[in-house]
Amino acid sequence: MDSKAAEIAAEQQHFDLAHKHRERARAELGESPDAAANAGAGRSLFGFRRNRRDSMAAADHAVALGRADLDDERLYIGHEPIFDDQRQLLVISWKSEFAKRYYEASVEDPHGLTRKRTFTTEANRILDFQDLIFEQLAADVEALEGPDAALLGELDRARTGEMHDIVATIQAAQYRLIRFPLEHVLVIEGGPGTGKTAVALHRVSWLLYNEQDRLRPRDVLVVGPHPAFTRYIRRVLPSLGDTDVEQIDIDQLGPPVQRGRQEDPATHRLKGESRMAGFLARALEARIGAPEAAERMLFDGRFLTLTGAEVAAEVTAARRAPGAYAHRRQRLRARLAELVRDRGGPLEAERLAPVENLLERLWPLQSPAAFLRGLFGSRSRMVAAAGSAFSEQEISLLYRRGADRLSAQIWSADDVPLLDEVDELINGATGRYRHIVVDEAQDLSPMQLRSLGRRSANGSFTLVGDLAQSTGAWARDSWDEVTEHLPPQQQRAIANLKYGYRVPRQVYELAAMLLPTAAPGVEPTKVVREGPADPGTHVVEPGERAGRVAQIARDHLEAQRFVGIICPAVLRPELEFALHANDLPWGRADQGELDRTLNLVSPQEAKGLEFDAVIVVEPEEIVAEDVRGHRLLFVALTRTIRYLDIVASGDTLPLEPATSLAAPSIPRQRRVIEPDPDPTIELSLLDRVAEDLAAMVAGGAPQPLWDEVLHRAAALLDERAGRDRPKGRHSR
Ligand SMILES: Nc1ncnc2c1ncn2[C@@H]1O[C@H](COP(=O)(O)OP(=O)(O)OP(=O)(O)O)[C@@H](O)[C@H]1O
Repeated sequence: MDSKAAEIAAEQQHFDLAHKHRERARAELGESPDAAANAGAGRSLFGFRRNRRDSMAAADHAVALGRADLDDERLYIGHEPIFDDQRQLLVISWKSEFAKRYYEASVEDPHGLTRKRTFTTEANRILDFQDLIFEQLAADVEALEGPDAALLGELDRARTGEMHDIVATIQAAQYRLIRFPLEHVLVIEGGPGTGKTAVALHRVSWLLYNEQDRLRPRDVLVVGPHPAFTRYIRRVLPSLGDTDVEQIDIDQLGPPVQRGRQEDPATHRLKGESRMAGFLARALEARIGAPEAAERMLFDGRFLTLTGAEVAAEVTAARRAPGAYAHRRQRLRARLAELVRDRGGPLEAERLAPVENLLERLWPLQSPAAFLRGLFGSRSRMVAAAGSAFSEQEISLLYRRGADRLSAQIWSADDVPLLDEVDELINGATGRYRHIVVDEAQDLSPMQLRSLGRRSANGSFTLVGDLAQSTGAWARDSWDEVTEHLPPQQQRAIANLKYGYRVPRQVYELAAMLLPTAAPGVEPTKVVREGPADPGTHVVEPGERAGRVAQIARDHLEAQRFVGIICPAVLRPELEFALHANDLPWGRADQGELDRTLNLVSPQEAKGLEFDAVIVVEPEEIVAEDVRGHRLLFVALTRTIRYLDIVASGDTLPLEPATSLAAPSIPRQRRVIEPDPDPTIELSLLDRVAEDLAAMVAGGAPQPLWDEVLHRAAALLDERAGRDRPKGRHSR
C-alpha cells in the first residue's frame, strides 16, 4: 500500500466511526417520547426530534468534507456536528465559528492552520483527498483566492436539473459573503456562474445556525424569478439541514388569483412604476363616501336619525386616523354604533343591521381583486385618482373591461404587485420576515420591490444579481435604482464575486464579446475552467433550423447530458413541432417544469439555470426580443457548464447595437396561403398549441374582440410564414 492509500485507509476509519455514531444518534431521535412528563411536553419533544432528524444528512451522505489541522489538533468538518457516546466531538459543523478558519485560510493568512484537507467521497467512502500545506505554499506568490484542485474536480460533475450544495468547496471570497452580518441590504453581484445563488443559499443556512436566537427558518423568505428556478434551487437548503424555509417565485407575492393575461410592453412598464402606489391609494380613499343631510335608520319599528354633520365628522376622523382601510372602517363602525346607542338605539351587535348598511354605503368593504377590477374598468374613477400624475393615454393603457364575474377575471403578472399593494392598503402589511433573499433582483419593477419591502420586518435583505444580465422593462445600470425601493433601515453593501465557476473559457470568451455593447461598465469574469470543446456554430436555412436543433439535442441526450434549448418566443412553436416529430420529450420551463434530460426554455426563463449542454437558437431574434437584447443573448450563452451550440439562419453573434426594439407590424392585407398540412405533426400537439392560444386570447381581450385578435394573429403568422418558412408547408 502506498503512503496515500495508507492515509486514506486511516481517514476511512475515522469516517466509519463518525458514521456509526451519526446513525446511532439518528436511531435515538427516532425513539418514541415516552419519557416526557405530559402530553404537551411529549408533543414538543416529538416535534424537536422530528426536526432534528429531518435536518440530518442522509445515511449515505459522507460524514465530513474536509479536515483542518492546527499545531496540536485535527478537526473534521461536515454538514452537522457528530459526537461519540462519550460526547467527544468527531466532526464539527461547516457553520460553526471554527469552520471560519477552514474556509478563510489562505497562504497570506493561514488562520493558524498547518494543513487544509478536502475529501472526495462517494457516499461515506473516501476516494481521494487534496491537501494544502500552508508552510510549503507560503513560498508560492499566488494567494489562494482563486480555485483549488478540489473545486475544479467538483465543477466537472454532470448536472441533473437540481442545484447542489457547495459546502465542500466554498471559496474564501464566497465564505466572507456567507458570513456577512445580517443587518444589511447586501447585494451579491458578479458575472454568470460566479456562485451568487449558491452563496446566497448557504448564507441563509449559515445565518440560521449562527443567529438562531434571532432568526428561525420561518423568518426567512427566498424569492426567485420564476417557478422553474425555484424548482432548480429547492433542494439546496434542505440538503444543508434547513427544511422549513419558504422558497417562492416573485409572481406568488400577492393574493391568489387566476393568472394568464399578457400585457403589451407599455402597460407592462406602466404597471411596474412606483407612481402606481399613489394612484391606488388615492383611488381607494375615493371609495369612501359622504352621508346624506340626515341619516334615518329603522330599529325594531322605531326611526332614529343621525345628522349628516355628526356622521361626516366621524367619517373625517376615520379618514385621518392611522392604519389600513379595513381597520379604519372598524373604527367608524364602532363610532356609529356608539352614536346610535347614545340616541337610545340597541346595544346588541346583531340588532345593528341598519348601522352596517350605513357603514357599507359610506365605507364599502373591499377585497383587492374586486377593487382593482372595478378601478381598471372605470375611466372616470381612474381619471379622478390619477390627478396630474398620469396622462390620458396612460389611463387608456390601464383601462380594461372587467370580467362579468370576479372569479372569471384573468390577471397578468404585472397585476400581482398591484393587488399586493391594494391588499396592504386595505388590510395592512405584516412584515413578518427577518431576512429576505431575492435572486435575479436586477430585473424587478419598483412595484415588485415594494411587495418585497412590505414583507420585511427590519429591512434585512440579500439581493443577488448581475447588471450585465439585467433585461426587460426594468433593465438596470446601477444597484441604487433597485435598492431605493426597499425599506431604508439598513446599511447597503455591494460585494462582487470575480471567479466564474460555471462557464468554460471557450464559451465565456465568445459571450464576453457582447459585453462592450451589452453592459460597457461591467468587468468580465475570471473564468476558472477549460471546456471540452469550442462552441459549435451551425448556419442553416430557416426551414432546416428546428430539425438541426433536434438532431444536436439528440446527440447530447445520447451522451447522457442534461440539455437546454434556449429559443426566442417566436420560434417556440416551430421547435415544439420538431421535438415532437423527433420523439424527443421536453420539460416546459414556462410551466415551472425542469426535466432531468431535455428542456425548452426562453432566454428569460434561462436566467439562473445551467445545463451540461446548451443550444441557443437564432441569436438575432433573441437580441430583437428585448430592449437590452444583447444582455439577453449574454444570459443565453452563459448557461452551459460544458457544451454550447448556436443554430442560426442569421448572424450567430450579432454585435451591432440594436437601433430599436423590433416590434412586429401588422400587415394590412392578409395574403392567402393554401394549407398543406405536414403529415409528421400529430393533431394532439396542434390541439395543445390551440388550447394555449385560446387561453391567451380569452385572458387578454374581451369576448367581442376575440375574432379580431385571431384575425390579427393569423395576419402575423402569414407574415412570418412568408419570411421564414419554405412555401407550401403551412399547417394552419
Ligand atoms: N465554491 C463552489 N464549489 C463548487 N461549485 C460551485 C462553487 N461556487 C459555484 N459553484 C457552482 O457554479 C455554478 C454556478 O453557480 P450559481 O448558479 O450560484 O452562479 P450565479 O452567479 O448565481 O450564476 P447566474 O448569474 O448565471 O445566475 C453552480 O453549479 C454552482 O454549484
